[in-house]
Amino acid sequence: MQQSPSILYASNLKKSYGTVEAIKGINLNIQGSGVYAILGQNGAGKTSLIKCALGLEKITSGTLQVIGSAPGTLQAKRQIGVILQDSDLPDLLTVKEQITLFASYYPTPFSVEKTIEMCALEDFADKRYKKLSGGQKRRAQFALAIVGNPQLIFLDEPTTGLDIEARRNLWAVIRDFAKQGKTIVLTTHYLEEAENLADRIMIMNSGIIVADASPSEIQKQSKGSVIRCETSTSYEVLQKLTGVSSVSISGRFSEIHSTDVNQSLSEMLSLDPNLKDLTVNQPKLEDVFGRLSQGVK
Ligand SMILES: Nc1ncnc2c1ncn2[C@@H]1O[C@H](COP(=O)(O)OP(=O)(O)OP(=O)(O)O)[C@@H](O)[C@H]1O
Repeated sequence: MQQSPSILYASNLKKSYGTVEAIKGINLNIQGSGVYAILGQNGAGKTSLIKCALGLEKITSGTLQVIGSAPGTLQAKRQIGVILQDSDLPDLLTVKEQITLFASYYPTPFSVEKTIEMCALEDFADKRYKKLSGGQKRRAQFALAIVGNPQLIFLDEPTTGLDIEARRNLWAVIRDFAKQGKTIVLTTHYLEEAENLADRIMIMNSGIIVADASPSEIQKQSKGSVIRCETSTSYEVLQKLTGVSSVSISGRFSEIHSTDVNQSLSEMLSLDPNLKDLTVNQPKLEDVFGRLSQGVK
């Protein structure tokens, strides 16, 4: 069977700024349409990856290709739309004027009217950019990212600072665009965003991809259970029990991740027969993210 061509391909990709190693050798192959989320905490290397893919930063070593072309070439640029975190747009132009201007950069753009309709901008298309709310600005930026009818869109933290309604509105527009056969690569700090939007989630930590799977696979990867209770047994002792892979203390509760819940619990009960408020649950994706981004696999 013929494989679909790579939209974003990286092999042993490294990027350093002086002595700071932002990306420490990642391998990545994004093929076909859909929404791909790169999830990670501050400084994980997400923006560096996007800037390298756009040709705004030079890679230090390894290979990086965007739709089969080197980053930053005209061929690549024509097939890419982008929202960066620090998008600086002319304040005095209206939304419609900005869309018209951006459309002129691309060989086969959507019409301005279609773009306004796809992004539901009708109510403020004739307003100057500086008069828009934060949520409206993000939607206008998204319109600028898609007006060129690109195959690939990079969205760097597209919903940071938006309230939940504005965030959900933008998610709906992003989903619709992916359904048209486009590829969207977005970075986010929000697990909920990745869970709601993405077909595939890549978790980045300290310049490395520590997990790469569908939201449900990431959940499956987290074997075992989370035991939560109030106990007098110390953190140090809990850590050493059979099956325990991590322990955290939250207020009066200890949270113990165990891959052998029966054995861990039996040891906990013999150490502290009075432990109370016990619950045992499957780990949430959030727990998995926390553990993986601390390097615990
Ligand atoms: N222009 C630069 N010069 C020097 N160091 C940089 C530069 N850009 C990023 N870094 C460093 O590279 C590392 C990765 O930063 P990057 O912005 O890629 O992370 P991020 O995952 O996007 O973080 P955030 O979620 O905060 O945006 C950090 O240690 C950061 O300080």
